[in-house]
Amino acid sequence: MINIRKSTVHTANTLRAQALVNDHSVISSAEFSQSRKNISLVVTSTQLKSVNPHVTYYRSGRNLSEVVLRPESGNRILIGNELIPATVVVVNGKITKIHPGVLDPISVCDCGNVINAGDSVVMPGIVDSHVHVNEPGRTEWEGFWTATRAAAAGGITTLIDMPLNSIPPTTTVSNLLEKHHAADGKCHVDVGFWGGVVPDNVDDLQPLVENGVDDLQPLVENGVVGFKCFLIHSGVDEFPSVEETHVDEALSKLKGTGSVLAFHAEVDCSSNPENDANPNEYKTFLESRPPQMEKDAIELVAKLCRKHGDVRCHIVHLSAADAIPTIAKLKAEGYPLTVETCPHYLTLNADTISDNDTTFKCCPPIRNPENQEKLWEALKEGVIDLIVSDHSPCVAELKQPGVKDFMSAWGGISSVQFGLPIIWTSAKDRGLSISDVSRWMSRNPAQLAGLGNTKGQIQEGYDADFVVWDPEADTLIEESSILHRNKLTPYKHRQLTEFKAVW
Ligand SMILES: NC(=O)NC(NC(N)=O)C(=O)[O-]
Ligand SMILES: [Zn+2]
Ligand SMILES: [Zn+2]
Repeated sequence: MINIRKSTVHTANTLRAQALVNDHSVISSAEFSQSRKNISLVVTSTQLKSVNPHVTYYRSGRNLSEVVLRPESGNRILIGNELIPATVVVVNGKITKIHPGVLDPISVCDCGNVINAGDSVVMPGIVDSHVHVNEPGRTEWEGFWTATRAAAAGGITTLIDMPLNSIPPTTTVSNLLEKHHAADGKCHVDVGFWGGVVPDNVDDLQPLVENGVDDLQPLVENGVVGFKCFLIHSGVDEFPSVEETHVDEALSKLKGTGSVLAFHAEVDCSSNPENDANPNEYKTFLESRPPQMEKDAIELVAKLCRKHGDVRCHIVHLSAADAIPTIAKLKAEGYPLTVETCPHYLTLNADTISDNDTTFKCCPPIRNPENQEKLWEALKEGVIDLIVSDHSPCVAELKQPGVKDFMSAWGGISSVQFGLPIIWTSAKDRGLSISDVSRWMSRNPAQLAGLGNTKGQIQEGYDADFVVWDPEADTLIEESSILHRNKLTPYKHRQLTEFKAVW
């Protein structure tokens, strides 16, 4: 994980800064440098801790005791909204002091480790609050070891694991305990957990928020960051969708807990394809998931949000721009609603998806360029608050192009490692700033997850989670650089043809 441009200065320190889990170096510098090309350094803190009384963390162990980040030149540490020259002092995983200007490290602390960021940008580590790590139960789809390694390679220092596709789903405290056991010792970055709302677990919600139930081991010392529910079939039978009554009950239970309920916002509107529609064409799938499904679902969320007033609600992976006016109105009325979208909705184009290429299938679907422009406008205006991956991998046979058609293939895009370079490529072409990208990918996801006072910014007292990267360098995503388990991603193809990510 060495900045190719300045590959010498901090080699020694960088090697020491590698992700360590239980004192075993888990990623060789060669692997990182090969896979990370121009993202030069991810530094996360050392100790297990509950940064928020209700949040569970697995922190990658690091032997860094004191580190000073000092750019040799250039004004490129993101403090607040500004890229400025600064010297950042880190002690035991916390940012203890930010000195304006580039100072001699000796003058700021008697530490041994100085990491020179060179002329790279130093940004708060990315917080990806929408990742499906399907362990336990479907670890062959994706596990903590591979997902968090890919995340670290993409500048992510905190990910929040979704409550489904693992078996069991995270819908009870004992299932959360199983998640903890599965994650323990395998996390290269910090990991938190979403709980799930399903029809029969309303009595599990408060225990999942607070501290579990008395008879459980102290291991479940904390709870989930929030909850996810589906208003349509989730793709896996063991995580059933909910009706309005279930959501009503759940929101009542969550009142006053400070938690948040996130919605997969699509409802069925019987838009089944014509009998003679070709399932191997993307168009067939796209027409089966019209924007109306999202719009109707978000109208329902708005109704429930108004009824329950102060319980935070969140729309995950918005694709249909048609729903933006409903969202804007609800936010203007002051309701605590947040909205995310994903790199694939912002950068991939329905009109160019080839027949059979089911790596592009996800729910809701990738739509056309006109819709995409409206999503970018909504991001700029703050109607959409954050960008997260919705990394939803599976084994290759469930995506098999040709054999698996769009109607039967698994729905989910794998991209956890590539969000930052992909978004930066488009954002910079639109005249947007690194500060905008950091707000969308670090600060706001941290706030959604209840971590806004310790993560998502470079600020004194915050966790020392950084991504140091080179926004002017060019690179391509190649098969060999993909670290998530099944190496399927739509970006590989797009990379080699029209879609050249510059990061
Ligand atoms: N079970 C899933 O992983 N579903 C996910 N699948 C997508 N997005 O296609 C999701 O987030 O809805
Ligand atoms: Zn979803
Ligand atoms: Zn998802």
